Amino acid sequence: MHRTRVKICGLTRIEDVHAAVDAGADAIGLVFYPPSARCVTLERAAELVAAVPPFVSVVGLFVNPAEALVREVLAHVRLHVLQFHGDEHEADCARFARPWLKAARVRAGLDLLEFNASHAGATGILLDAFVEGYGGGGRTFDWSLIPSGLNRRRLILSGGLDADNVTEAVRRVRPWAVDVSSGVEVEKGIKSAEKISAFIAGVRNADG
Ligand SMILES: O=C(O)c1ccccc1N[C@@H]1O[C@H](COP(=O)(O)O)[C@@H](O)[C@H]1O
Repeated sequence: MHRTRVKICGLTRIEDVHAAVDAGADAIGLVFYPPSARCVTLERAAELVAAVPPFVSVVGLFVNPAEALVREVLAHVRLHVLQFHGDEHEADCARFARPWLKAARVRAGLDLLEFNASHAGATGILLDAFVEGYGGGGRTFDWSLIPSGLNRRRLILSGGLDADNVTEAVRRVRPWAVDVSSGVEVEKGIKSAEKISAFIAGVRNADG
């Protein structure tokens, strides 16, 4: 039985870090994209990371960042993995000596096999719905656009997932992991412990 990994993204409060790890999250995500309402300062990020226990990964999310921004964050915040959610090329993502994920903003016409091949150095490809403003919009996409030839061990499904749809999503797509932000929130950047628990229960339901 495959245990689908779970990342809870866009945390801004210590109590939400506790809620995510207590519910069984494998990873938490911190947003370093200033236009996002979920963006955290370096100081807040370091406080949140200090609340993360062993064997839970911390992922830093960036959108078309200047190299200096990523280096500054890495100098202050213990990130295990980088997530690039903009229009970055492989070389932009690969220069920080950290495992990295590349988000594909999925819509009809995007060749996901070609996208995957052009980011071969990524640890994983994260599929999100195409939205204006790059992501975190709580919008699903048509999961039938995911080609069967895409290696499921590299696949992280996101985009509008919540406790109501994640069981069906995992059953249909069989990704390695799922990632959620809006679907476990009461407002942007403010998570709900109940929604996080219900979300992870929904994932486990699909795992069987
Ligand atoms: O969370 C954000 O504010 C954000 C900003 C810019 C790019 C991506 C962002 N979040 C990521 O978007 C996907 C989908 O999120 P949602 O569950 O639909 O809200 C997820 O990977 C977030 O980490």
